[in-house]
Amino acid sequence: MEAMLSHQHFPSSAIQRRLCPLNLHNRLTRPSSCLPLRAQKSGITEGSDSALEGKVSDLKISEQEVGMYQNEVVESQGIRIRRRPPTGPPLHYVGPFEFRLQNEGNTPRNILEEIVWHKDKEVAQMKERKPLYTLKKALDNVPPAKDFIGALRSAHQRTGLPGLIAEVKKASPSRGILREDFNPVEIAQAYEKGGAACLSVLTDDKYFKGSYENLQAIREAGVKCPLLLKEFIVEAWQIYYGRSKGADAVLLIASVLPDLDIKYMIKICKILKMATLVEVHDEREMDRVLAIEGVELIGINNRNLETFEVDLGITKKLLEGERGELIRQKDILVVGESGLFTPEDIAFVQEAGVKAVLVGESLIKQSDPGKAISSLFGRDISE
Ligand SMILES: O=C(O)c1ccccc1NCC(=O)[C@H](O)[C@H](O)COP(=O)(O)O
Repeated sequence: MEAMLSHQHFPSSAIQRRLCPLNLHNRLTRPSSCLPLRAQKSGITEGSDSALEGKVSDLKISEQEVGMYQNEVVESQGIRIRRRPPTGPPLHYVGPFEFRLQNEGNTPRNILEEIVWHKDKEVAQMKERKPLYTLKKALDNVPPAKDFIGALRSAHQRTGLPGLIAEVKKASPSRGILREDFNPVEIAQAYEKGGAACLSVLTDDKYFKGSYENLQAIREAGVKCPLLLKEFIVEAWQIYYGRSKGADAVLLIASVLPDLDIKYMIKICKILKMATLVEVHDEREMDRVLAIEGVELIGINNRNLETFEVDLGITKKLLEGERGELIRQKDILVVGESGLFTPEDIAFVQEAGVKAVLVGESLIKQSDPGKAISSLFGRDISE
């Protein structure tokens, strides 16, 4: 069934809260109202690229998603993270009285939800300052994206060990400040010298003390490794912004983004020649992501981002049996993420089937993060 909703069908306040699964409206100069879903499906939007129109035209809004509120779609896909706070605490009725319980329903349930809600507001402000059309112009002057997946594959072939994505991160919600004397460019150069195939650069300021300036500075310092934009992506605008600062790849978190957003963002990245690292943490997320066309790189995060619990067994569990088989058939490259501290840890996730690893804490905390790579892998992987 074709989605045939239009503004006339809903009062405008309802439309604003109705699902905009693709966040396509974010590509418009028009403020936050949703487009009719028919327009979203056909990709016919003001000011959109013709290339992008062609690519998004085959995105399908499932019948059951039409007319759902954003948090409802998220829930229907088993996603626990709500993208926005529900509008106001629920109303309670007692006899003739009506009252609202403060802090019920509209406080984040965990750190990831808190980050996502904050991101939503932050991006809205950033977009005001730099609308999409100015970003697109800026992209004309940015060198082409480097081959992130190619770099991981060739490092794996060269060393016989998982290709390393070394993370430039000053702090995290679970570990606090990881490194006081934090010079992102020096750290990036040390990682490159130590044999990292790619780098992951945290750009979130509030929770990770990172920045887009760090990303840009690393790129402009002549570091050759491809760079991952390590952000909490909630809107396509962030992908364009990251590209304008020199990112070659972007992280998409399956516990935050519904399938349609992931599909749409992958297509945008393909147009921008960027790679997407789609991150999962459980079987349900893995199955959702394996069903999405165009996924080439999957990250298995051993850290539960809601509870911070780390378990390397997650990587093993998600690569066993039919899932592992499908991943091999599709030639998807898998990255083992978080909690890797020793050569035994690297061997464990490699044995499980990963061909790349993403490592932050165990490298960044060492006085020489480049040399720390040899200790982590049990040998020098720089040549
Ligand atoms: O690490 C956190 O505290 C965290 C909290 C909320 C969302 C994301 C978070 N971390 C992102 C990551 O998973 C890691 O930065 C990355 O995988 C590297 O992990 P590690 O080697 O354990 O530093």
